[in-house]
This record gives sequence, C-alpha cells and structure tokens, in this order.
Amino acid sequence: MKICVFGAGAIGGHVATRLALGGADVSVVARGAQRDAIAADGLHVSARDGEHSARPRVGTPAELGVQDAVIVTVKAPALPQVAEAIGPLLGPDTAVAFVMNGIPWWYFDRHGGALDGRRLPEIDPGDVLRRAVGVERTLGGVVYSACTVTSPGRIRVENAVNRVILGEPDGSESPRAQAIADVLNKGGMVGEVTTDIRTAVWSKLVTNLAFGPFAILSRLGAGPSTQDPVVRTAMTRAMEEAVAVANALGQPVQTDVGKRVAELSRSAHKASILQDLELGRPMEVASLFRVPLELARMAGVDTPTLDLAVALATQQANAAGLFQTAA
Ligand SMILES: NC(=O)C1=CN([C@@H]2O[C@H](COP(=O)(O)OP(=O)(O)OC[C@H]3O[C@@H](n4cnc5c(N)ncnc54)[C@H](OP(=O)(O)O)[C@@H]3O)[C@@H](O)[C@H]2O)C=CC1
Ligand SMILES: CC(C)(CO)C(=O)C(=O)O
Repeated sequence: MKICVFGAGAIGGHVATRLALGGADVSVVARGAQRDAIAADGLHVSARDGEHSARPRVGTPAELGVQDAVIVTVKAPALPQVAEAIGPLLGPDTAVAFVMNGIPWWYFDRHGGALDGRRLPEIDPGDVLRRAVGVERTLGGVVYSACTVTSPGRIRVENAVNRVILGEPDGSESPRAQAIADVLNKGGMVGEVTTDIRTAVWSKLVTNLAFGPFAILSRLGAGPSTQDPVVRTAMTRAMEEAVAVANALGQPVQTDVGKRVAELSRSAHKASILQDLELGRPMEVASLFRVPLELARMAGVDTPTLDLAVALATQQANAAGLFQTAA
C-alpha cells in the first residue's frame, strides 16, 4: 500500500515510521531541517516499545505522485498550504485521513440533520480543502500519542500505548480505513476503525478544550496549575461544559471529568498549544477552542467558563502574533 504522510513532524514522523514497520510503501512531505534530516538519515523513533527507524521516500507531492492513502498530520493553521500542494498525491481512489486534534473541517459533512453540510470557515477558509481534497476522499482521524521532535528526524514518544482511530464522515463501515489501521497494527501502533468518528473527536477534544486555554493563561503544566483549587474547580467546570456540548451535538462522550482532571493534575505535561506559544509557532486556536464554542452556540449550550478562558487565551495568541481572528 502506497501511503504518504503529509507533515512529518512529531505525530507524522511517528505514524510514518509505524506504517513503514507495518510494511507500507511510505513517503513523506516535510520541510526545512526536518525534511533534510529525513532525506539524509531517515526517521528515528524512541518509544516505550523500543527504538525504531524507517527510510521513507521524501519529496514534493509532484515527485511522489498518486497514493493509495495520504495521512495529513500538520497543525491546523497549515491546512490551507496542504490544500494548495496536495493535488499530485490524489487519484480518484485515494483516501485522505486527517489525523489531527480539534474539530475537523469536514465536521458537518455527511452529518445528517439540520446542520448537514454546514461550513466551518475558521478551519477551511474559502473551502480550499473541500475543493482540493473533497469530502468523498476524506477520513476522520484521532491520535493518542504524545510525541516530540527532539532534533530533526528524531521523535520521542511518551505513551505506552499509541492509538490512531479512523472513521468515515458518514459513519459507514470502512474497508479503506481498515486497510490503514491494519498496517499501523502491524507496525506496533494500535489502529482502530470506528463508525462514530465525531464521538472519537470529541472524546479527545474535551481535554484539549478544557485544559488548553488554562495552560495559555497560566503558562504552566496542568499539575502545577491545578495545585490552586480555584483553577482546578474552573478547569473541572470547563470540562463539564465541553462534555455537555458534545452530548448536545449527539456525541455520547464517556469522559469521567473528575478522573480526567485528577490525571491531568498529576502530570507536568505542558499543553501542546502552550508549547506552540512558547516556541512562536502558529496556534490551533480555531480548531481546538473557537470552533468548538461556535458549535456550542449552534447546540444552544451555555459555556460561561470556556467562553471567558477561550476569549482571554485568544487575546494571548493574537498578542503573540500566532493567531488571527477571522475578519
Ligand atoms: N505532538 C503530539 O503529541 C500530538 C499532536 N496532536 C495533533 O497532531 C497534529 C500534528 O501535531 P504535531 O505533529 O505535534 O505537529 P508538528 O508541528 O510537530 O508537525 C507538523 C509538521 O508538518 C510540517 N508542515 C506544515 N506545513 C507543511 C507544508 N506545507 N509542507 C511540508 N511540511 C509542512 C511542519 O513543518 P514546520 O515545523 O516547518 O512548520 C511540521 O514538521 C496537530 O493537530 C496536533 O494537535 C495530537 C496528539 C498528540
Ligand atoms: C490535552 C493533552 C494533554 C491530551 O490530549 C495534550 O496532549 C495536549 O494538548 O498537549
């Protein structure tokens, strides 16, 4: 199976390595020092189950040509650039899986009901992804794997279990998602296919949405920040609001909020969006924070704690020049 990973950073570098270990014909689209290092010396992943290396092909979409599947693993602000470049990788039967955090651009496509087909211009401005990729090629994706690029071409993975969940926007059974999941499983990552990808998206998102804005405001990891009972209470309320939004949208997320906040409070982990702020990288404010609250308004759910935290976090991202509120 020919699979190209578009955006071989932390997650993409890990996924590409697992796909190669699983026997796929893997290529990557990368840039800068990361691209040069992968081209010269391959990818090297240091994980709980060992040290893994792979030598994927590295090239531009035109050089790599039509694929059986493309896995997009950029940060959300880079999606318009993906839309511009992805064309040569796509044939009529190419599946394109967006394996990222946050509300995906296709969220209301093949959704059914009154909101079916609703656009999310903060994530897909001018419908560029819709036109370049098309909903028919698109698979949703969620990834549980804490990954960091430690130096170009080298990725450290924290989790003992690393999961990728894939699913069709219309909730149908998916042989094409299963084919990708099978390769991941062979490569030592857990690949799963779901018929309810939106619930999988929200199950992950409730943590990003409740934890991320507080991280930006405190500039601390969850552990140190939640030592203050006021913060812990507010973060708990924020996560309860996020779960209420998911439920109102028809996604039965099962998050045990008290347990999740307790887990976060034992961790020194700095939210990835705070790491982006500190490193001056474009921030996923739209897909992780603002669009979920747009969905809260559509669902008629009040989210006062999240509203304030997200408004202030957005101001921080604006002030740092790492996010621009859509005009
Ligand atoms: N890292 C983690 O532990 C986790 C991340 N996620 C999610 O996964 C997604 C990816 O995150 P992550 O892997 O951390 O991000 P990274 O920034 O590490 O990786 C994205 C990569 O894509 C590259 N890229 C962006 N645009 C282009 C382009 N036009 N052409 C070629 N390469 C490009 C980036 O290059 P450059 O650096 O030059 O911008 C970078 O190397 C996000 O949605 C994130 O929230 C989910 C779970 C955990
Ligand atoms: C929120 C959390 C801890 C889990 O999804 C995360 O990985 C992040 O955003 O850094």
